[in-house]
Amino acid sequence: MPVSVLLIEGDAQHADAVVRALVGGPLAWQVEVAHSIAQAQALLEQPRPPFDAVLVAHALSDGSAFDALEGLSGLPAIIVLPPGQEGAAAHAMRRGFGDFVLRDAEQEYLRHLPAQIEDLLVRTAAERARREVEAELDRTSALLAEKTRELEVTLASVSQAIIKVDGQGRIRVYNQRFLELLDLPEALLRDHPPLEAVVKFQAARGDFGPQMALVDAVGRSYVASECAAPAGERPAMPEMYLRRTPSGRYLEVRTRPIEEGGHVRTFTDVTDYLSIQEALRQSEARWRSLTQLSSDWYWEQDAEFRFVRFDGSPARELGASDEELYGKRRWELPHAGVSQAQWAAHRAQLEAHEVFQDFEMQRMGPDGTPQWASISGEPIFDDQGRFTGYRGVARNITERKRAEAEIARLAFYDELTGLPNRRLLQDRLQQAMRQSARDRKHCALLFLDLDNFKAINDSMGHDWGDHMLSQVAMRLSGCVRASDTVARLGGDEFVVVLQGLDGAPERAAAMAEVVAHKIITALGQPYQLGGRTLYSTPSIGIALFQGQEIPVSELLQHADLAMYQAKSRGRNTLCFFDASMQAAANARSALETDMRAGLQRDEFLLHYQRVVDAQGAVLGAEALVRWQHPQRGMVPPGEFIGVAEQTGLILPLGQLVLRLACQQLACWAQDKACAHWTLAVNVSAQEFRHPGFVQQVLDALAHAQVDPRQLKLELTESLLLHDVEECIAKMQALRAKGVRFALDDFGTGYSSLSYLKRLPLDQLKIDQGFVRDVLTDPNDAAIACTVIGLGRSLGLDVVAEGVETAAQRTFLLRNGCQRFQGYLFGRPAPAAALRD
Ligand SMILES: Nc1nc2c(ncn2[C@@H]2O[C@@H]3COP(=O)(O)O[C@H]4[C@@H](O)[C@H](n5cnc6c(=O)[nH]c(N)nc65)O[C@@H]4COP(=O)(O)O[C@H]3[C@H]2O)c(=O)[nH]1
Repeated sequence: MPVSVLLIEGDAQHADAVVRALVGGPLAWQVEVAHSIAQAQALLEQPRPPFDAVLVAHALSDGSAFDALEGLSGLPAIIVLPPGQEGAAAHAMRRGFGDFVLRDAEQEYLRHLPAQIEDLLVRTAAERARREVEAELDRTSALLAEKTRELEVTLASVSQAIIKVDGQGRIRVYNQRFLELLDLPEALLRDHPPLEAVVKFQAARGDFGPQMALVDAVGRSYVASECAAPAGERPAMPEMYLRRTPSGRYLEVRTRPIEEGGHVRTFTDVTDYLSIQEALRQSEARWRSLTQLSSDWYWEQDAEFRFVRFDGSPARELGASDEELYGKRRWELPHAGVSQAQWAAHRAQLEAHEVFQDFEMQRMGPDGTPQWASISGEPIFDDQGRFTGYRGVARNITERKRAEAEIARLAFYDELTGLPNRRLLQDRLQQAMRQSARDRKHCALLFLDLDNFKAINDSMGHDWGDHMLSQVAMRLSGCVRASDTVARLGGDEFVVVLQGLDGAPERAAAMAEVVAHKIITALGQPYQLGGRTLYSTPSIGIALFQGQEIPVSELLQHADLAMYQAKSRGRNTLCFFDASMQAAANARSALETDMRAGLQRDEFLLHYQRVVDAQGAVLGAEALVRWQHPQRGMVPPGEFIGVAEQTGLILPLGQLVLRLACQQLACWAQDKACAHWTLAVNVSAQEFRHPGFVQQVLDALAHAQVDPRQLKLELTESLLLHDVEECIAKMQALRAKGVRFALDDFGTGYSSLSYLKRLPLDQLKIDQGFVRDVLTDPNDAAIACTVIGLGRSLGLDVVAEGVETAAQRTFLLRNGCQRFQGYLFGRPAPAAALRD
């Protein structure tokens, strides 16, 4: 490349001379001439390759060489000084000119000018290179200083203690934390001490404990060797070991060799981490022993709801091995007891990542029996809130389920027969009512009661009674469809609900009647109980219904009324409920209320009907209760005794009668003419069976101070049929005090002679039904005669009741009857009338 020179010279001649001197030389020079500073500036601003050097005259038309130098932008320049201006040369060098030449008169200096310019260029290049190196050096040192600062800041800010040990074993770098954590004096670290010196200092101070006890097994021999053995004989440096400081903190010491020799060692305070880890370990151990000891178990699922963990005893509880459980979803394991809808709801909860509580399902237990489990779970989310699965607990609730089922069974089913009880029946009736309203069909409620169950129960004992009820339940269930309901209300009362009968009431009634007859036939079959063959019959009341027009309680009442109607029609039959029954029931209910009030108001009194002997002499009387009703007048017992018996009012009424009768006897006792009269009092079954009956009679007698022998209690045959032994015991207890007994209505019942013999009776009464037709009906006459004969052979008095005519009296007298009672001798009337 040619050397390019800018010559700034106002003297054109001199300029030419310079150009010639340079261009004519052996080197390829290019010289541009500017005659003023302005021209030089213009040249410099032109787009062209830069000048290598500048030659500038000392003085120019528009300024000095120094002015020109201002605009030369650091180009190497030589100032051409006129002769005698050597003084200016020093000034020029100070102002930054690279060199100067002194013109001489002979222009001799031009010969040396090229070499001088080349020398300047070489010097300038060298200077530039030096400056660049210096600048690079400055940059590098600044960078290094910055990096060092950064490193120092970093080292100071980390929580770990760090040291760097060089190949000679000297500590070259350490941070403040190193001093703090190891509790070392800063002076110890000054002047890059050998690591060995620091370790020895620590050992002397007791930092590692006696026999390095504070250093773990991994680091113990190495740390010991750091204090004692020369570097070459030390065991391999462990990458990591733990040690405890005398103040009780744990340090994790990690050492990493570095390539150029030496190593970097870090000390991390892991005390908190270790204590958290220990707490975690203990908590985990507690959790494990809890889950092992408890029958509950813990489970976890992944985000796809597959089991990934079990703690506790699912295998023991469910009889499934881990392999069978892991990786499966809940619904993929064998299960039962959960409907499709329940599974769908459960899965929807899982998909929605919701917490769920007490999801109950069945699994097979180890012995193949179904086991109930109750499961609760909650979703798991990671730090970013992403769903990662579920965890929860499960519990074997089989025992609880069994207990619940048992409670439900006891609550809704009759324990003896397993049939629905009254509670469940009510529920079924509601359902039947709703269903019949929808399908417009009729249903029938059959209320049935066993006609002679009480007698069987009493005579055979309760266990056999229970057997019989179980058989009745089975027979009943066999008579109806599975969709019908058979329930036991208690005792010997059963209810059958027939559903889906015809829409037309007449046809529905006919269908119900068919089933009722089937039941009558089935229950009428003999029962084998305790080696005996027994018979029983039902009475059935039927109430048809459709929809929910009447409440369940009322419907049951209707069927109950019909059942009583069936009973009163002679038992072993059926009866449909109709409105008149309800009217009668209502009337009965009103009568009951009225009677209660009547008892309160002392409206009941006794009338007496005389009993006479063959000569017509009064032997005594029968007390017959009357109700002196404020509106209805004198009400006969036929109109209220039945209701009194059904409602239990017979008990207070009976006591009243006894009291009045005893008072009457006491009254007669005052009068010689009638002091010997006996008084017969009717006793109903309920009164007689009352546990306090014997005492009540004795109390009434004692209270009135009456001779018990003058009181005669009239019992009916049907009353004595139940629990014969107890009847006899009660009769004997009273008879022992003198009270006498008459058997009323004899001949109307089953008249079992075998027990008649055993009863402590005094008198038989021929029922007025036989007496009425004794002259016209040979059967009645035969019965009347038989009763008279029986009385005689048993040594009992016989009284003929309801004797209205003299012919009846004559017939009876002729056949041996000595006592009479009836309108022929006097109607029942107040006591005063008896004397007439
Ligand atoms: N046709 C007709 N009837 C006659 C004749 N002689 C008497 N009688 C009626 O026959 C009934 C006899 O009483 P019973 O058979 O014990 O039948 C009694 C008895 O079973 C019951 N009864 C009456 N008083 C009491 C009582 O204090 N306690 C209990 N438990 N029942 C009573 O009420 C029933 C009816 O009593 P009463 O209406 O007083 O009816 C009485 C009496 O008035 C007659 O010649 N012809």
